[in-house]
Amino acid sequence: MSNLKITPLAIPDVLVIEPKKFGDHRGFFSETYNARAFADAGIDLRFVQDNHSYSAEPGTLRGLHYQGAPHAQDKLVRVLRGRILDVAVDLRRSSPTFGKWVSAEISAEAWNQILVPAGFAHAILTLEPHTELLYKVSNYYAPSHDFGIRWNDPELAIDWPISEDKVILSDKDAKQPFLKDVADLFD
Ligand SMILES: Cc1cn([C@H]2C[C@H](O)[C@@H](COP(=O)(O)OP(=O)(O)O[C@H]3O[C@@H](C)C(=O)[C@@H](O)[C@H]3O)O2)c(=O)[nH]c1=O
Repeated sequence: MSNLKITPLAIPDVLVIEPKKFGDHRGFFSETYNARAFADAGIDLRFVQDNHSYSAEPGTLRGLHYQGAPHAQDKLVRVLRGRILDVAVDLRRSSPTFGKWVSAEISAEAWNQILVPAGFAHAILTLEPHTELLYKVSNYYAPSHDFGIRWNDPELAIDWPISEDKVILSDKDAKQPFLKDVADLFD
């Protein structure tokens, strides 16, 4: 029996993945990533970099981010501490869901992960203080191809559970362009 429970979201390329967690009197054990189990489940990716980020305050929003081709990244995101709303936006022009978004709550407590494939922009909003993410990516960081879209682009109309005056952003993310002005999308 597989140790992975996989649930596609409304855009079915975006997956929520729950690895099995074995609890005992000491604590727990979990295989949070197993290349063979993922491949058996149809997720045949090669991850090359692990990223760890910490956000002190709830309401911290990182995104929307993506790396352009040929450096596009699949991202397998999990939460070590705290809770996030994770959002993925389809940037594949030929996709029937181009410009549409999906979201899922990912948390240390739920022990779930989200797979955001290449071709999507990605953002996270922290819902608790001291939230830490660990995520695997399938391509190396390429600053020359590190692109973004404004988190509150009205064309995307993402239903963020936070008001604009409360959100905590990087200087870069506060000034990201709108989707209509972005040239480097995907086919
Ligand atoms: C993403 C990245 C950043 N950095 C550096 C650049 C910068 O000085 C510092 C912080 O970078 P950022 O402000 O871009 O970090 P952050 O806003 O956390 O960016 C991340 O957001 C989430 C939503 C994603 O999906 C990730 O792919 C990534 O884009 O870290 C690396 O050295 N390697 C990397 O892979």
